[in-house]
Amino acid sequence: MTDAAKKKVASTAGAASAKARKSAGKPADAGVQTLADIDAMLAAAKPGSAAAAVRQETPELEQPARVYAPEEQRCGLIAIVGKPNVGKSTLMNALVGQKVSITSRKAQTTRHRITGIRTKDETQFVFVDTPGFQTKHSTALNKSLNKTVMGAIGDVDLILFVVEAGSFTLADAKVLSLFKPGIPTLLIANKLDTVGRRAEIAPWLRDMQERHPFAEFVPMSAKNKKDIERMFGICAKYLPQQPWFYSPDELTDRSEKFLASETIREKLFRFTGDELPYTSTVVIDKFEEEPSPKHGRFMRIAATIVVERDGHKAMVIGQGGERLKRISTEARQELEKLMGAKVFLEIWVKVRSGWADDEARVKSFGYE
Ligand SMILES: Nc1nc2c(ncn2[C@@H]2O[C@H](COP(=O)(O)OP(=O)(O)OP(=O)(O)O)[C@@H](O)[C@H]2O)c(=O)[nH]1
Repeated sequence: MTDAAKKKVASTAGAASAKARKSAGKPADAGVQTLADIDAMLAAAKPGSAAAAVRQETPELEQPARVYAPEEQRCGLIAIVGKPNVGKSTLMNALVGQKVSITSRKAQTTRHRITGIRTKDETQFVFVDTPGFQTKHSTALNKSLNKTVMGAIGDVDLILFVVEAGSFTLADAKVLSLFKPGIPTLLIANKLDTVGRRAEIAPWLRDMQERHPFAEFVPMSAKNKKDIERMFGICAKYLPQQPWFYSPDELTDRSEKFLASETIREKLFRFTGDELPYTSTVVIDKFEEEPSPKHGRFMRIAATIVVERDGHKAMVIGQGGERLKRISTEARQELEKLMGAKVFLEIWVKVRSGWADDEARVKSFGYE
């Protein structure tokens, strides 16, 4: 797909999908899954259960590829929305089958609207991962993150509202209050593997049913392969019949340069843990492909990690540069796999105090 065509899709896809949704009406088999279904699912999802063991051992059957004519195709936009750290990016990467959105234990890792694409049989699922909705601070960065969330849920065919199974906080309620009526919304009760007592989930689900007219409840774990497979069947029926927006082998609409900065940011957060404030970012200064008969593909990348204080800079660099070296090595290895190239990566650390409060700077670092 050309860039111009992609832009066209971006501006018309939402409207087209909404129109198709209206004409298609409510999916025939939509509706709340019964609590008996949920009980069965919970039983099967329990770690160490017989069903869970079988699912690990059953090999996936290879399906011969079939070509679908445009009139047979189904395609739509699915927003993945929720408060920070509930597992939205983990879910999206699992659905896409490859990492297109970074994850970490640190809340507020995702900063941009990221599209992940998966084409399965006649259906193309276009997932939109969003930053966790910020309720605490009103910096320019947080305002920009929230704008991204609002943009993403404006005109989609389906919303996956992700919460942690068994929990519903004020921050979850704030996200839920943003949803426009009319867009089918599924309650994704994620991290089910961390719920020890299944009996606690049923009353919680009943309570959730009263909070919002969810189209379905999906208790699951984004880390469980079988739960992920089940998601495609659940989501497909909400997507309109219309030709695919992307070619079937495309996984994301984001550029390699963007993925490079996100990969470095992920390693930065992984290796600094809670010590480093989340207002640290990565800017790519150079992203060049050079001819290399030896390596096939050779990429030269230079990046700057931007932090707010001298103390943070020292923290990122670590004793004798040890930490920056680890960040750099891990990022390089992952990028080499992702791009199928030999990568030369150079990372610098700079202090720019107050950037997250400065709207112009937030924009200049690539936020909307
Ligand atoms: N046990 C368990 N952990 C999970 C599951 N899904 C996600 N996690 C973990 O939860 C943490 C947060 O996951 P992310 O995918 O980064 O969460 P997010 O909602 O995208 O976070 P933000 O970017 O802050 O909005 C990570 O440590 C994940 O490994 C799950 O199903 N089970």
